[in-house]
Amino acid sequence: MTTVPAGSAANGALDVLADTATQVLAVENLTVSFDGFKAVDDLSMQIAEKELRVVIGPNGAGKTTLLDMICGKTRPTSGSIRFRDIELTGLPEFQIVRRGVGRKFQNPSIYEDLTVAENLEISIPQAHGIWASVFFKRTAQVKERICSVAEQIMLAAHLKTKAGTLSHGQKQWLEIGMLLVQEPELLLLDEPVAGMSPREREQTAELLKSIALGKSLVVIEHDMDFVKWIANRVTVLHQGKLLSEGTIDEVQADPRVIEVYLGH
Ligand SMILES: Nc1ncnc2c1ncn2[C@@H]1O[C@H](COP(=O)(O)OP(=O)(O)OP(=O)(O)O)[C@@H](O)[C@H]1O
Repeated sequence: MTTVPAGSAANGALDVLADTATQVLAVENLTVSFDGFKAVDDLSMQIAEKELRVVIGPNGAGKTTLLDMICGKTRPTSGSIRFRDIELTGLPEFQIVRRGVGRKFQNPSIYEDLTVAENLEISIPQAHGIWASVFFKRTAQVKERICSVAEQIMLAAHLKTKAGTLSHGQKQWLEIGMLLVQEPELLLLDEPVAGMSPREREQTAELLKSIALGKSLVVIEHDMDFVKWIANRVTVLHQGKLLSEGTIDEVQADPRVIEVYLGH
């Protein structure tokens, strides 16, 4: 049993978990049933400010369904998801986004015919809507935000490049940038390095760590080397339930995790 109590682990992000004032997200007894099948089953977990949490687990463990419930795409059957002091269950997706939760899905959903700068610009909340986009003034502030995010996502040299011509990895970064311009407090990322080259994986690890200097992240990932690079703390799901939680070393040494990954 390696589910360590908050405050006892080596990582600094864990120490603050004991303090609810620094908790960004509190999932309590979360369950969702699809025709009687519990894809997520009585799950509780907390995410601290500036924590980079990785969620792992075998196929079908409920990882994507968990993110779907946090961002409002799927309604839980029971349980609670509190973001700061707001109950998210029951809120529509757009309101959850407005409150500061950004979600990136596995496949990039960028506008391939627009440039990198335009993709970032239309993602800024004031620029929403067709007329707003047409008449939207590129204020100095907006330009500054686009440039600083482009710098962070390593696309500063590609602001005028059509998004469709970017590499797969660059498209993934652009989509992360499209979330960052909305200034979310919590980012949910589903397999952000799938299909990336080793170099792009390294760069993405640095990007996620730089984002975690100011925001919290929950990342679903299968690549254990990548998990080791980035994770403050790892949550292992199995058949919808919490199997183990702790540092990467702790969960890798957990006999239940070893059994699930290697025992079948
Ligand atoms: N809308 C739905 N209706 C019925 N079953 C669903 C639905 N969404 C998910 N499931 C089932 O719930 C289980 C968990 O799925 P989920 O996609 O969350 O797993 P995962 O851990 O993300 O898996 P993977 O690593 O393969 O992406 C699976 O058995 C899946 O078939």
